[in-house]
Amino acid sequence: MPATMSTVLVVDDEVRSQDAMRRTLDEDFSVLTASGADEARTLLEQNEISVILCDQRMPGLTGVAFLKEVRDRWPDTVRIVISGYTDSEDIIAGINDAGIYQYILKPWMPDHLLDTVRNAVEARTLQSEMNRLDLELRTSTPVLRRRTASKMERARSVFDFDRIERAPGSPLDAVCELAARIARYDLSVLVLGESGSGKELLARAVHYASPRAAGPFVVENCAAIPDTLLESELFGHKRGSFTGAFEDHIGLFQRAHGGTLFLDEIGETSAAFQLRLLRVLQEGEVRPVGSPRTVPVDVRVIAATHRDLERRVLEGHFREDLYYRIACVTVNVPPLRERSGDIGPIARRLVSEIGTALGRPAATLSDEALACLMAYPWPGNIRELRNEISRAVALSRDERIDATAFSSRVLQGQMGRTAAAQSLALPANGTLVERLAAIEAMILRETMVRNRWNKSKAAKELGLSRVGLRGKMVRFGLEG
Ligand SMILES: Nc1ncnc2c1ncn2[C@@H]1O[C@H](COP(=O)(O)OP(=O)(O)OP(=O)(O)O)[C@@H](O)[C@H]1O
Repeated sequence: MPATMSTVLVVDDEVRSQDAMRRTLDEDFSVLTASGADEARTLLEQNEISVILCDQRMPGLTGVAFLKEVRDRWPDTVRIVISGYTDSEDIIAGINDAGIYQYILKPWMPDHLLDTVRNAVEARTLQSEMNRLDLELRTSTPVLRRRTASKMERARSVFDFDRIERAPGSPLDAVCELAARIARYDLSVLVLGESGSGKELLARAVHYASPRAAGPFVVENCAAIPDTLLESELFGHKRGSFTGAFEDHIGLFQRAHGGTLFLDEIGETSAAFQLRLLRVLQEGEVRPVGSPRTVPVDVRVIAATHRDLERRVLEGHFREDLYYRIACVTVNVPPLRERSGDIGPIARRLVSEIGTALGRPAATLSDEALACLMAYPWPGNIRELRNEISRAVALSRDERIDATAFSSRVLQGQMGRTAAAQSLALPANGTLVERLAAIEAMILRETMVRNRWNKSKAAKELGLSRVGLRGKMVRFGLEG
C-alpha cells in the first residue's frame, strides 16, 4: 500500500456491509472499519481519517447524530451517510446541520460509492493544498513564487465571493464588493442580518480572501451555550478548574490562531462575557479558565448578529467599548425578501447541490415552482429556502420539481401574497443604477407571477418583445 493513500473509515454494524465497502475501496484507499460509534471514535483519535462513511442505522445512535459529533471534533474529516431511507427528515436535517458531504442510498453501486469517495478526498485535498501553497509562497524564490501564487489563486477561487449566489444587480453585489475590499486588511468586521440570510457564508468568503486564508476558520455560536461553558469553549480551561473538567481543554481562540474566529449571535452574550472578550481582544492573549498563565493569540474576529447592536448599546445591553472593537467595519446582509431576484439563482444552485448530495439525477424547477418560491416572503431566509428545497428534492420522483412538492406553508404564503398583489419594497441602499435594476427585477417578477409565468402575456403588459423580456429575465436570474 503506497504511503500516500488516504484513509477511509467505514462505520457499520453489519460485517457483510463493512466487507463489501472494503472490497470496493481498498485498491484506492486505506480502509478502516468500525462496528459502532465507540470504536469509530477510537479510530478517529488514533488515525488521520480523510473520509468517514457511516451507516444511518446504528445501535443506540443514528449515523447523522454521530456525524454531527464528528463535524465538531474532527471537522476536516469529510462525512458521508449511507441509508435505506429516501426521505427521512433526520437525513435532510443532517445535510444542513452535520455538514454531510453526500448521502448514499442503499443498495449502493460500487462505482458510485468509489466516485463519491474519490470526489470527497479531492475536496479535502484542495483545502490542504491551499495551506501548503501558502507556506511555499512565503518561502520560495520569485519565479516559483509566481507559479505558486497562480495555483493558490485557483484554489482560493473555490471559496470566494462567487460562492455567494446572487442575480446580476442584486443588493448583495455592493455588500460583497465592500467585504472583498476590506478582506485583506486585518480589521474586525461586524456582519448584521436576519437569521439564515448568509452571514456565515460572507464571513467565510472574507476569511478566504484574506492573507489568513491558509489559517483556520473557526465558528462559534454564542447563543447556543450557557455563559460559563461559552468561556471555557472560547478561552479553554485547565483540568480540575470546575466540576466535569476532567482534562485540559484548548479554547477556540487558540484553535483559530493565525486565522479567523467567527462569533455568531454576539448580541446574545452577557455583560460578564463581553468584558472577558474585550480584554482578550485588547491584550491579544487568552487565559484559560483556571490557569495562572496567558497564551498569546493572533486571531481576526468577525462577529455577527441578527440584532440592532447599536440600539443594544444605547439601551445598555451591549458594551460600547466592545462594540467599537468588533465593528471596525459593519456589513449588512439584506433579508431574502428584499432581494427576491436572488431566489432564482440560489434555488437553482441548491437544487443541484442537494440533488448531488442525495445521489439524484440533475433536476430543474418548473416555472410554477419558481414563481411559488419567489412569491413567498422567506422569514427564515436562505436557511428556510434550503430546507424547503431539500424536502422538495427528496420528495420529487421527477427530474422536474413542481410547486406541489413544496410545504403547505410556502404554498399558502405564496397564495396570500399573490392575492394581495404584493406590495413592492423599495431597495434601501446601493447606487441609483443598482436600485433601478432591483426595482426593474421586482416589477418583472411581480408581472411574471401575476401572469403565471406566461411570457407572451407579461411581455405584452410590459410593452416588451418576447425576446426582450427573455433577455431581462436571464439578466435578473429569473430564468436559467
Ligand atoms: N447567497 C447564497 N448562495 C448560496 N447559498 C447561500 C447563500 N446565502 C446563504 N446560503 C446558505 O444558506 C444557509 C444559511 O446561511 P448562513 O449560515 O451563512 O446564514 P447566517 O445568517 O449565518 O445564519 P444564522 O445567523 O442563523 O447562523 C447556509 O447553508 C448557506 O450556505
